[in-house]
Amino acid sequence: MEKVLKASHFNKYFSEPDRFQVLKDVSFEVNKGEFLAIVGKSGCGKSTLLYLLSTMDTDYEGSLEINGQKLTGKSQDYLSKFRNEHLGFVFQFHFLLPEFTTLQNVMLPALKLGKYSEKEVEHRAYEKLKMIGMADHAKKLSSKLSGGQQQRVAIARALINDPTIVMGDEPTGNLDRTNTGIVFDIFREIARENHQTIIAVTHDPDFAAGSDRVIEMSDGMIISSHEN
Ligand SMILES: Nc1ncnc2c1ncn2[C@@H]1O[C@H](COP(=O)(O)OP(=O)(O)OP(=O)(O)O)[C@@H](O)[C@H]1O
Repeated sequence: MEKVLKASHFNKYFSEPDRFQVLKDVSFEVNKGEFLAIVGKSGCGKSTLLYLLSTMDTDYEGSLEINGQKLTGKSQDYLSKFRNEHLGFVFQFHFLLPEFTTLQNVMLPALKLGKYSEKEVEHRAYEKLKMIGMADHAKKLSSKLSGGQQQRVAIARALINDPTIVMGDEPTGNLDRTNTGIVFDIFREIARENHQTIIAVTHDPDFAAGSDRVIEMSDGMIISSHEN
C-alpha cells in the first residue's frame, strides 16, 4: 500500500504559561486514498497534531514526510508552495471571502498556484462545484449561501488543485445532521473514487465510524488505531 504521509516521533512542547509536552512520541503512517479520523477528548492534542501535519507549525521534534518528500527543516516559502500544490484544508469555519462569488472563492488557490490559465482555472472550479452539487450557485456571493452550502464550497476550494491529502479540523463541527451527512459523503467519495487521502479531526462518532480508520489520542499520545 502506497504511503502518502509518515509522521515519525513527533514531540511538541508549549511554553506558555508553563512548559508542557502536548505531543508525546506520536508516530503513524497514512495510505493513499485512506479516510482517517482522529478522535479524542478535548485538549488531548488533535488540532496541534493536525497543525504539524499541515506543515504550518514547524516548531516540533520528529520528522514529517508527505508524498515521499521530507518536509522537516524546509523553509516557509518551500512549505507554502508545497501546501498549495499537495494539500487541501477544510476547517470548522469555512473562511470564504464574503465579497467574492462562490466560483471566485473556489478559483483563488488555483490562480495563486499559477499552473493553469484563468480559463482553465474557471473550468476546473466549475467541475469541482458540479461534484459537490453547487454549480447552480457559482455566480452567487458566498455570503448569500447557507452554512452547509458554504462548507461545501470550502471543500470545492480545498479540492481545486487536486491535493493528495485533504485535512479537516472539525469539518462538520458547525453543521446540522443533514449537512454533516452531505459533507461526509463528499469526503467518502473523493477518498474512494479519486484516491485522495482524508485526515480529519472530529468529535462526531458517526463521522468517525464511517471512516476507514480511527486513531484515538489521549494526553498527547496515540492510544489506539483501528480499522472500521
Ligand atoms: N498556542 C498554545 N500555547 C499553549 N498551549 C496551547 C496552545 N495551543 C493549544 N494549547 C494547549 O495544548 C493542549 C492541546 O490542544 P489542542 O487544541 O491540540 O487539543 P484538541 O484535542 O484539538 O482539543 P479540542 O478537541 O478541544 O479542539 C490543550 O491543553 C491546549 O490548551
